[in-house]
Amino acid sequence: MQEVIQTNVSRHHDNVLQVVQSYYQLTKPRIILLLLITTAAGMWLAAKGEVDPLLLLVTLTGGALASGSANTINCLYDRDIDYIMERTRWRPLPSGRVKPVDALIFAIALAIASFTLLTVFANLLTALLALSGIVFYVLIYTHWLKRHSVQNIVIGGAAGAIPPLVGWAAVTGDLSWSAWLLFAIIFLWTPPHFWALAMMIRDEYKEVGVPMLPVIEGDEITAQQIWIYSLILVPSTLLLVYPLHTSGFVYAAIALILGGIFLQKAWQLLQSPSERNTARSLFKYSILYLMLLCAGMVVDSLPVTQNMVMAVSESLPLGFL
Ligand code: HEM
Ligand SMILES: CC(C)=CCC/C(C)=C/CC/C(C)=C/COP(=O)(O)OP(=O)(O)O
Repeated sequence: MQEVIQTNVSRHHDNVLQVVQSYYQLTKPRIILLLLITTAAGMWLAAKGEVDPLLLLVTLTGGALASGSANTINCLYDRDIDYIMERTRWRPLPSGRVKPVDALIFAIALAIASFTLLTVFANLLTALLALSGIVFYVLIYTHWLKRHSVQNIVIGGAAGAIPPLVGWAAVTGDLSWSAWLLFAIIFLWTPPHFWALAMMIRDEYKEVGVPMLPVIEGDEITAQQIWIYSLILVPSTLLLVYPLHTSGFVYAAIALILGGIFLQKAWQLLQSPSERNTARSLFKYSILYLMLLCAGMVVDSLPVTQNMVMAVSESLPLGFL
């Protein structure tokens, strides 16, 4: 008897865990992590290296709730094609672990929680920006463009570029040129990030009729487009140093090195567009690139770094600069 009760309790435990896990997966948590890193970078730049820890916690939580809501609605909308594609078949909705109506309630709850948290503890602009991220991602990208335009992720990518604006607005209550430059950097980063992946899984998108660039135009044109966006992206990251003067030498050095590697990988892909491993390498690197670029912005903005740069520059004969 004792044993039966114990088995039932542990089975119940496993079930609860599985349900929690399924809802967690609906939010696409690994993507949220990078979105939050870009939000944090926006906060550090806006606060010139000294961020209020409580505001950081509130903003990242609000941002995570908003992105989780957007991703859940995307999973709900795309469940038909996700069921067909190998890569996405295991997701909670196509595999039947979560009911569509429950996913919708979950997404609405997340959006309301995000909006309330950000309005009360940050400001209205921050809350509205996060909400606009959800609306743009769901309506413009998922509903309007994803299945109908070959430019889907170029325009739709604007949603993924909103998180640093959220971070900036949380600190200052408004948006500046530097905030919009962060937006532009992620906007330009998205096509190489996504098209490199799309080149690897072109056949799956073709099967479900999603008009991704490699499906419609082929590998060569896609590699060319990736190269063009990369060529604009890397110099753009340096505008933060000049003329905006928001970041300094440390960031400039990091951005140059990271950008050099990005261009090298994009160049390799341009040379051999149908090489899957080259595309995979660029896709993986794109994620590391954005993480480290944001880390570079944060490190550069810290008072300790600024003091060190000042000390070094004073001890060097750099009067001509
Ligand atoms: C329209 C814009 C974008 C599209 C279409 C897109 C698409 C994708 C896809 C299809 C994957 C593979 C995910 C999977 O296997 O389930 C992926 C991975 C990823 N994306 Fe994007 N992405 C976009 C923008 C972004 C943005 C703005 C960020 C963050 C700043 C981001 C961060 C990531 C990360 C971190 C991964 C790896 C996730 C993992 O480890 O599984 N993406 N992206
Ligand atoms: C401020 C705020 C809330 C912003 C939200 C922006 C957001 C959630 C961006 C995510 C971008 C992304 C993961 C696209 C996946 O595309 P997909 O649906 O084509 O990928 P799939 O084929 O894997 O489903």
